[in-house]
Amino acid sequence: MEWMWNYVLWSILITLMPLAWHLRRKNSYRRSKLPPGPRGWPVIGNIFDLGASPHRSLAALKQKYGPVVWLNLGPVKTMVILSASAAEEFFKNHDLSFVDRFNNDITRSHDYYKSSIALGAYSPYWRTMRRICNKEVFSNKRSNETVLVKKKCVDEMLKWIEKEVEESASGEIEVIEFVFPAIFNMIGNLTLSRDLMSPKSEMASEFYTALSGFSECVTSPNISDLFPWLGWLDLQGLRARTDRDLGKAIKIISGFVDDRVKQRQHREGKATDHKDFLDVVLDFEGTAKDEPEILSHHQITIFLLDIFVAATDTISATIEWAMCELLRNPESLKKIKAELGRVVGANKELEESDINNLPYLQASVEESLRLHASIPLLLPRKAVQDTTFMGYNIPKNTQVFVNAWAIGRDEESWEDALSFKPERFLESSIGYKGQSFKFIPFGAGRRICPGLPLAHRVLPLILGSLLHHFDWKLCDSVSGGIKMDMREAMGVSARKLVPLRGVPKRMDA
Ligand code: HEM
Repeated sequence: MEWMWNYVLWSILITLMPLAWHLRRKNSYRRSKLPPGPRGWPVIGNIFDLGASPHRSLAALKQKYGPVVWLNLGPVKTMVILSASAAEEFFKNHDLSFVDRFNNDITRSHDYYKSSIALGAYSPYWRTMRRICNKEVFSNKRSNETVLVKKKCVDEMLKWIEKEVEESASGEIEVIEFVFPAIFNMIGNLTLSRDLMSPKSEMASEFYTALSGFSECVTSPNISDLFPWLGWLDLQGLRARTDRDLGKAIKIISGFVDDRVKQRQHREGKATDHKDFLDVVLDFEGTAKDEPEILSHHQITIFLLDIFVAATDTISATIEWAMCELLRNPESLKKIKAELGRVVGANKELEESDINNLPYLQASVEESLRLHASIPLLLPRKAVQDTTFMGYNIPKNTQVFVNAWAIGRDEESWEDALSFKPERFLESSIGYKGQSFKFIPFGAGRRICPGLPLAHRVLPLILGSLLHHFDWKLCDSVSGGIKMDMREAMGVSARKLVPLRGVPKRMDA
């Protein structure tokens, strides 16, 4: 009998030894070297260190703790990158180790994150969607085919502004009130071949309301993320609101998808001369090996929602900041207007094909993005595995913020960093396409913004059209000596807290 007990004992020991070794290793990895950071409170950790504008509060930590900072946000381990050289190390040498997205309670509503490009894990499905984006949706060919659609939306915006100025006594307008619906319609036309809103009257359209409700919840601090075991109580009601608003947005887009499927059945395979983003994803046929055979109705719906959420706020916020900087910097404004006059001509409208010949306009867009990255902390990444980064041991599942806003304003990278000087981009090879790590408003690495080629064309088109069609002045209240409020309101993107008001006057009036 004794031999049998020995046998059992040894078997247990041999089985448990690797497990004990693994656990010990795991724990020592956890305890081992983390980046420096402020001491937090018990349980809630560093939540209060974020403040109302996390990109600003986190930027301020660099002076004391250096370019890589560690925080505990409740139970969420968080690393923050604050310099160009740390960002370069992150994107060049560790992109794959941090390639997943960090999701919260809200993004799990309606299983959004499972079909979302922006929030989904690095998976064969995500790679398929990125391939479709790069090759089909945002290709040069598609951009060239959609020149007229984009121009139509810009022309409408100019007309709305003219009408508003005619009808108002002061001649003042709130810039974003006209730019936002124009972009919303542009995305509506590119994705679904339809207008979805006009300023004032339909600003509160059902789809817009549902989508902005979802966007608001996604970016609100949520007790359910801090204390997941309280999630079922939904103490702030955010999950219930998201279930309702996102559900409504899904229903509306899903109805558009159904309509299109029916239209296509009527056409019986006959091609149309115009393909929008919805056609592209409906046409998709995969190999079923490392990609799906077709995309499901839900996946297509979430893809379209992703595009609306990612594109509309970012582009409109960027235009508003650029207008704001140019109106505060009359010398730069004068140079753009002179360039537009020279290249486009006095009585002609700006065309997309003019953009390559307008370097100062492009440099002004770049300078504006440098100072006002519309997604200041990029979209949070997540460590896929335990990783050694710049000598620190970063545990699996750590959330990572890359502070593109702080990096764009860092005196170590930029001379006279806080001044608006488009000239700095004129003779420089620095660009926002993910190779210059001191300038990453669109991110970098595998998860760089796929909409960059569209934004690259649309931003100068809208900004240049506003400036070429009208002469702009700041409202008396601002130009009369009151300093312009440059604080941000945090949402999907960081837009101006106090909306920019200006006085446009038609150039030929
Ligand atoms: C001013 C305009 C824009 C800015 C500043 C911007 C910025 C960004 C940033 C910073 C990210 C995260 C990148 C990262 O994590 O490294 C991102 C991701 C994304 N953007 Fe944009 N974006 C803009 C316009 C657009 C447009 C026009 C579209 C589509 C029509 C778009 C679609 C997306 C999507 C789908 C993602 C998620 C990518 C992924 O996780 O794989 N964006 N964008």
